[in-house]
Amino acid sequence: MKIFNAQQIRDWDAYTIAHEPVSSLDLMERASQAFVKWFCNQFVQTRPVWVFCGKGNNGGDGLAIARILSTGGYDVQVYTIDYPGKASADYSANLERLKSHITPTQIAAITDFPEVPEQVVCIDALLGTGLSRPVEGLLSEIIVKLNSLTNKIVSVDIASGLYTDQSNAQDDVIVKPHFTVTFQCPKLSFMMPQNAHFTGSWHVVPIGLSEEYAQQTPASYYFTEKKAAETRIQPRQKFSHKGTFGHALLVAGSFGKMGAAVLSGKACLRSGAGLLTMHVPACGYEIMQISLPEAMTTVDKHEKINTQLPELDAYSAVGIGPGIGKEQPTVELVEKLLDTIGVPLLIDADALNILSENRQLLDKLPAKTILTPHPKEFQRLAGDSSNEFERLEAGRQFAIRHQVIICLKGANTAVILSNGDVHFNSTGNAGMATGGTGDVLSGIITSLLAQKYPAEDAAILGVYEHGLAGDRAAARRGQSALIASDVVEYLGW
Ligand SMILES: NC(=O)C1=CN([C@@H]2O[C@H](COP(=O)(O)OP(=O)(O)OC[C@H]3O[C@@H](n4cnc5c(N)ncnc54)[C@H](OP(=O)(O)O)[C@@H]3O)[C@@H](O)[C@H]2O)[C@@H](O)CC1
Ligand SMILES: Nc1ncnc2c1ncn2[C@@H]1O[C@H](COP(=O)(O)OP(=O)(O)O)[C@@H](O)[C@H]1O
Ligand SMILES: [K+]
Repeated sequence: MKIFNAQQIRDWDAYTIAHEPVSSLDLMERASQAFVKWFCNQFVQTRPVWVFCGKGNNGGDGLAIARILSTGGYDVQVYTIDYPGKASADYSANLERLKSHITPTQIAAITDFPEVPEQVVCIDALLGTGLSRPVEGLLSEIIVKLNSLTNKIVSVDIASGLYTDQSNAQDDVIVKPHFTVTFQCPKLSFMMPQNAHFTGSWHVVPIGLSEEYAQQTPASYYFTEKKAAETRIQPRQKFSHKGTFGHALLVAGSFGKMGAAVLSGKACLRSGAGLLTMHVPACGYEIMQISLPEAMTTVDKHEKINTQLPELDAYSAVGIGPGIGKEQPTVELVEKLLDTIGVPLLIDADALNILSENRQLLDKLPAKTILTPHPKEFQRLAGDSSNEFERLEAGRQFAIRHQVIICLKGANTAVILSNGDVHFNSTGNAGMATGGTGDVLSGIITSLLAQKYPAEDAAILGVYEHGLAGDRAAARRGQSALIASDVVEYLGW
């Protein structure tokens, strides 16, 4: 699914109005009905509903939502806010329509703000994607009041005060909803960890905006849901054999960190590679043979760390990093690998830190190499950013400059392609914030590369399946009990 920016959303709206054709008032009605459908599934009819409306189209939605809920049997009150600025035409039309159902109460000063009983669900329809400047004055006082309540708050389209596609300043006043019900596509700002408090649990509801516009309009940001991930899966053919699915090499582990090698090796095997060889330090030989009977093992001459690059001819993809440490001989191994490799490559963990500390190596990265940094590793690679929009932009610039693919890990991992396009992942949960889950991801992606998946597909699909396995594991065991081995166990496609 494409993630459009605020201007594109306005254009999408206008395109739909012109081409369907549909009046903008009817489109607002459709959006409001879609919101109400979600709302009625979430909150029973006995919950009183108070709707707080601004004067733009977001406020217009609020008025229509109030009318539809009231017609549907909910006890609804409407508060309109008296602040400078002109009301939109569709707001005014909906205000007229509302009057035969509900008499709105105007808030002209913060002292007019009502006492809100505990049971009331508040709907935030103050400002939407038309936000053009920080919220001030009475509107900001209203938002502060709303945020001080313990009531459930549901934002219409986007929390009032939150920008759609740029960073807010730290002291901006923004609604902190429990839920956001957003129209047609997720918004870029929902992907940023800095905005977690300003989205709550967010849900996309379709409002029938033009399919044609969505298809023909280029976007830089995407949200990878089930369908987008699964269309990348290459089905296994009946007469295939293990040679069909490639031979992966994982260079991993060091003394005390052989677990990282085991986890990534297991994940690699569970992700469909035909054959797997683990290259590990001598101390890891028995560990590998016992833990991973399906894998072959080559041992380094060094007891505790990897120092020797195995002959690469036999392999269809290489993954390096989990648990390898940053000793000088390992740095030399990484350099030699970059100098000689002719097959797809994944770089993770300490191998990324080696790149950060030996920056001349960055110029040797083969095109379409996949890098899987967590935010700290990314910061070492690309430097500081003052907010997460800047960090994402730094990721895009890095990916374009070095022609690599970056999986910037976290909730909604951002897979940044070498053309700068970003695919945010939809799966995964906070149970995965535990040691070793990143090693599992490296194994999965290396496996897909070995099977000759295009690097873009390997990254996007690998990240999706990793998160999905984490979600299955969390559903069975709960998030706190989840460990990285569970993610491997619940891989399944
Ligand atoms: N396309 C869709 O998917 C559909 C969208 N729909 C709905 O429309 C919403 C977008 O509507 P919208 O453009 O009218 O924006 P919204 O935020 O309500 O108000 C903008 C007004 O507020 C003003 N303003 C801006 N910042 C301000 C501030 N800090 N403090 C005070 N005022 C401020 C701004 O003024 P200006 O910048 O022009 O000076 C302008 O007058 C969208 O979120 C969704 O709910 C559906 O109805 C149908 C389908
Ligand atoms: N809150 C979260 N929601 C979803 N996924 C998460 C969350 N926290 C971590 N993850 C995922 O878990 C993995 C952690 O990787 P990493 O930090 O490299 O762990 P390690 O180095 O211990 O293996 C990443 O794939 C990341 O996307
Ligand atoms: K809103």
